[in-house]
Amino acid sequence: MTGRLLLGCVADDYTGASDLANTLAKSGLRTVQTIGVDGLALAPDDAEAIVVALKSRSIEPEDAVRLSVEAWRHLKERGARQCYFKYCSTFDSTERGNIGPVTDALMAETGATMAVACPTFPENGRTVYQGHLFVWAQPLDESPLRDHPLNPMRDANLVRVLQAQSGTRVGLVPWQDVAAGGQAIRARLAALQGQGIGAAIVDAITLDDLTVIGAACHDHPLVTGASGLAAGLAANFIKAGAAAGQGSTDLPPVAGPEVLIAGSCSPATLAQVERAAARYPVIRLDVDAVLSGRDEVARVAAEARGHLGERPMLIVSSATPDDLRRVQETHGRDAAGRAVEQALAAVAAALAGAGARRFVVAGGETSGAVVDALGVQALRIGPEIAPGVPAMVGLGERAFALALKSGNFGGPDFFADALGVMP
Ligand SMILES: Nc1ncnc2c1ncn2[C@@H]1O[C@H](COP(=O)(O)OP(=O)(O)OP(=O)(O)O)[C@@H](O)[C@H]1O
Ligand SMILES: O=C(O)[C@@H](O)C(=O)CO
Repeated sequence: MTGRLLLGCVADDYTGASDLANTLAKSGLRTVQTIGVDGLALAPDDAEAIVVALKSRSIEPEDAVRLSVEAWRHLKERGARQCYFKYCSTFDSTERGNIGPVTDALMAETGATMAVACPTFPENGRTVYQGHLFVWAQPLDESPLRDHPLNPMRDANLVRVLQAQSGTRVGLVPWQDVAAGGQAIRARLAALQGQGIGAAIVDAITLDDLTVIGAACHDHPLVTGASGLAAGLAANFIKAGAAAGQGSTDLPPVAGPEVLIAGSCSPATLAQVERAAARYPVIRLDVDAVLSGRDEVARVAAEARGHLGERPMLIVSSATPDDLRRVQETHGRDAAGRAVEQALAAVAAALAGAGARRFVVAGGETSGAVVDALGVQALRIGPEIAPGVPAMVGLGERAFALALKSGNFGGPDFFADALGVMP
């Protein structure tokens, strides 16, 4: 089938997908986010960009490759002209991947001979200089990402990080080339290719840098990065007349009780939870109870039901780094994380069953679990709540209003901000 599809995107988590969809919609492309490939059936024929959200960031590399290639094949079949692989602006990876293995596989699928990799997201303080990723003023390995619950990032040198997980040789396009403009970037990429290098971390500090890099990649079958670089690709399509630049971020209104959920343990979310606790009732998931098999879901859902429809309530599992360490040492990092996500998701499903229709969720993995439990398959993209976070409404039978926030995103009043912007 061929439609209006220009950019086919594969994202390695759900909030990252929303972040990318937000950028593309703001940049003027008619954009839809689907949850896996099953949601593609709900994407309208006139979509110019589709972002397929996977949960492939911290799974086994073989599974991440299989899911990503499958997603891209579906997008290509719908007519996508260019492939975008979206990962985290803090380059979240496990020791074996999955940014490298998925990039290698998508290169083979798309026939790309050079994969540009650029996680820069200036509005959220992520910049890359001489291949080193900074989170605001801190190198990645000195930032809070050092203690991420699932993907602790202990090296800021992205050439080294990507090389350790890639079959392709990895090089660098330094900022001096980016500052010199598109021709210099293309010349450096050609020179790297001449040395047998197939993937390149590209430095970028500002939105202007990203625009220049995006323009230089207009004919690349595959581009990889966080959401920032994709704006340049949208601009290419609009400039070439392939897209009209008339995407809309209007959403239909969704009435119904509101539920706020925080499963992220990032400093930004911890501060947002503290601020929200002054406005909304807070219900804390007892993580030890969840992990010892007690029916914590029923307890939390019952308490939350008492507020449903009267006022939003905040359901929280988030813990400080010390508490998190204790739980993880006792129960194992992955097992604890999955159990907590599933418990929060089960509470969300129970509340949806009781009538809740508007959900704000903090944390990528947590959002993934909640969206799956709600049965949402595709999302229409609305106005921006904070950089990287749009308001959204589910397409299909149950039109939930949703805001899915990456752990570190949003201002101190994010939960109230989200409820104010959601339709
Ligand atoms: N108290 C807790 N003890 C152990 N694990 C927890 C606890 N609270 C949350 N978690 C787990 O920590 C992980 C947080 O990941 P999540 O992706 O939701 O947030 P994040 O990493 O901050 O966000 P992002 O990936 O968008 O940056 C989840 O697996 C969640 O279940
Ligand atoms: O790029 C980002 O930082 C986010 O979209 C994300 O993926 C965080 O999990």
